[in-house]
Amino acid sequence: MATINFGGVEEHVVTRDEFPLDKARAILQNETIAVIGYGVQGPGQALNLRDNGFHVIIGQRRDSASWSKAEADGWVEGETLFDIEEAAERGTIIANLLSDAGQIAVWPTLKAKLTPGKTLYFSHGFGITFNDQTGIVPPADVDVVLVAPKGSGTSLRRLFVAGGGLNSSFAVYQDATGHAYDKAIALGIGVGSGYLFETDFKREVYSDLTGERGVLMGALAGIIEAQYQVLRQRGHSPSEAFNETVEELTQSLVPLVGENGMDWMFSNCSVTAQRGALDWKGRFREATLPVLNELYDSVASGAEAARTIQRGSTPGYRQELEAELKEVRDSELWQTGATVRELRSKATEKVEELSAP
Ligand SMILES: NC(=O)c1ccc[n+]([C@@H]2O[C@H](COP(=O)([O-])OP(=O)(O)OC[C@H]3O[C@@H](n4cnc5c(N)ncnc54)[C@H](O)[C@@H]3O)[C@@H](O)[C@H]2O)c1
Ligand SMILES: CC(C)(O)[C@@H](O)C(=O)O
Ligand SMILES: [Mg+2]
Ligand SMILES: [Mg+2]
Repeated sequence: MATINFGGVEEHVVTRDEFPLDKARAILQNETIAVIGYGVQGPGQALNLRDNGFHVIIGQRRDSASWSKAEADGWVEGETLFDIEEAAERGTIIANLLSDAGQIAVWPTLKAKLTPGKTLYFSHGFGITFNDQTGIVPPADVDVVLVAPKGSGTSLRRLFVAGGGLNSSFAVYQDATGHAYDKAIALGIGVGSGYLFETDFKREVYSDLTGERGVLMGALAGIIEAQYQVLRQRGHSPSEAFNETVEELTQSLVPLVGENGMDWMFSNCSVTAQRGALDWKGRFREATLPVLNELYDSVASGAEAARTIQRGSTPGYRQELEAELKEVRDSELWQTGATVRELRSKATEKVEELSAP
């Protein structure tokens, strides 16, 4: 394992150089990986594993949209596509990629198939960390491991197809066979990870729930709505408010921050923007710190898990969720976004036309 210095703190990281795909294949050569659930992570991980030469089967509810999606992706009923119970029976590694609420409902079925020496795999520490609420307590004679890609299953697949890899964290919760550690890393390499960062189940779920509720999605969506509202209320047009809040953020600045860091970004905008942004950064930090601390407390107390489970198991929740998402989609802000995206693709077509021989 490589030791890498992150801003003065040393951490252990697994790289593909020291743990190549051939080594991963050798470790898992006698294993059948049953990917249970074919939602967002399921397809990304299963297709990458298959293309990397591992023996993979899918377990999914019949007569569901995800079953049809699996068939469209080339999984064949009775050969590589089964109902959940049969896939779990056939699999020696059971990759539990159901939704976190779905994992609770299906746990008794999976538990019955976890015979000694099998491996139970997760991509989130949720089910195990909050097992007082989920009831997911694995038998003592199976390995329990985690590989959590730090991004959407869609990005995991896209990056793999493009020849890259998404960073993941990995952890071992239970090592019954003495090989759990190697299996976890081999699975991490197999699903298409770039670098693998070691963690434990609790730290993975605490940071993941905080991140997605915070900066990655909740805070991002909230601050975008707030700035758009202010600009609109002060007389700016929808396109101006949108371009100055979202379009420039996603199309220009955030990709540059990703490439070069925030310090570079500050030094590569006008001195006017630089002075103002540095002055206001502290105000935003102080304003959001109490909210982020409240969020972390809510994660650590199990309240976020309880709400996820309670909402996910309420009858009619899917329809309520769809109505909530429709409200976001139909808002002036995101309708403006749809139009701006259309213009963006027309502009790209124009450039392609002009550069065609
Ligand atoms: N979405 C992501 O990109 C992402 C990223 C990192 C980690 N994860 C983790 O990966 C796991 C899977 O997440 P996902 O977003 O792919 O899940 P998802 O919400 O897309 O659901 C996955 C599958 O679960 C099935 N399912 C749901 N409830 C069920 C039930 N009661 N019975 C049977 N099947 C049921 C659905 O049909 C679907 O095929 C979760 O632990 C999640 O936290 C997800
Ligand atoms: C893709 C995310 C937000 O990183 C993941 O954590 C999820 O739950 O979907
Ligand atoms: Mg998450
Ligand atoms: Mg995440």
